[in-house]
Amino acid sequence: MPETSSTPLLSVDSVSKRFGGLTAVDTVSLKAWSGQMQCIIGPNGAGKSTLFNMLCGSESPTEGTILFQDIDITRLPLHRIARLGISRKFQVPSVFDELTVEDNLDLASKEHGAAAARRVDEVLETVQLSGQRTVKASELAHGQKQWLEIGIALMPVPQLLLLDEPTAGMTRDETQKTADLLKEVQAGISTIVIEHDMSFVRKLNCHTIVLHQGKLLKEGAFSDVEQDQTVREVYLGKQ
Ligand SMILES: Nc1ncnc2c1ncn2[C@@H]1O[C@H](COP(=O)(O)OP(=O)(O)OP(=O)(O)O)[C@@H](O)[C@H]1O
Repeated sequence: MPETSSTPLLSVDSVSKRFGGLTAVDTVSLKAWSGQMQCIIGPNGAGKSTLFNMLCGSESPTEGTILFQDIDITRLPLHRIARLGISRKFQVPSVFDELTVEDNLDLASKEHGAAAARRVDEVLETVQLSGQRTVKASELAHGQKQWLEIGIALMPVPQLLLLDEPTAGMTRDETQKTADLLKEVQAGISTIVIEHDMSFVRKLNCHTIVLHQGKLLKEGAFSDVEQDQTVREVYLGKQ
């Protein structure tokens, strides 16, 4: 696994989540480093969103431990985890349609006054929406709305960015632009992306984790994962 420092930013150790008799996530372990991007893929119901829910604190694991910057966040509430530097973009857009692009970003700021305004400018640049800053979110194209969502997740300057299907519903051009954008964003932070679109995962070409029935089936470089016979049988072969 690519590594930019010896201590992982995130360390997930044998985490499980059970809902009654169903084990949605089954003893999954993974690590994330600053400057690293990784993808989580897997068929519907594989446990991807449940794993994200545990990382951001909207659900607690039944078993296992999650360390973020050496702090045990396993049972911390959502807002405490967010304050520590984990930001998530959900699958369904949750921008305020009636507000402008810049006001949507400003609302997500941790700062006030000039510092907030500076951060809004930086993020507008990153997600390439500077030209749309005074446009109402409702008037954005679908792809631009998704980039605004990414911008909102970036506003608090997270160290770990969790993106749930960032290219859902995008055109091919928008998907390409999202891959370019994420590669730039990745520089200072750690990014984990849940994605169904294999052409997008191929573009990101990063460390990839395959979940299947709650278990970690395979992990490694996307090119290796893609060639793996078991992965092809349970997932890629069906694409
Ligand atoms: N709150 C819940 N209560 C009961 N079962 C749940 C709950 N949340 C998820 N599950 C079940 O856990 C399993 C894993 O679901 P999860 O949404 O994590 O999968 P996923 O890989 O994200 O799927 P998709 O790609 O369709 O989003 C599924 O069988 C799902 O029905």
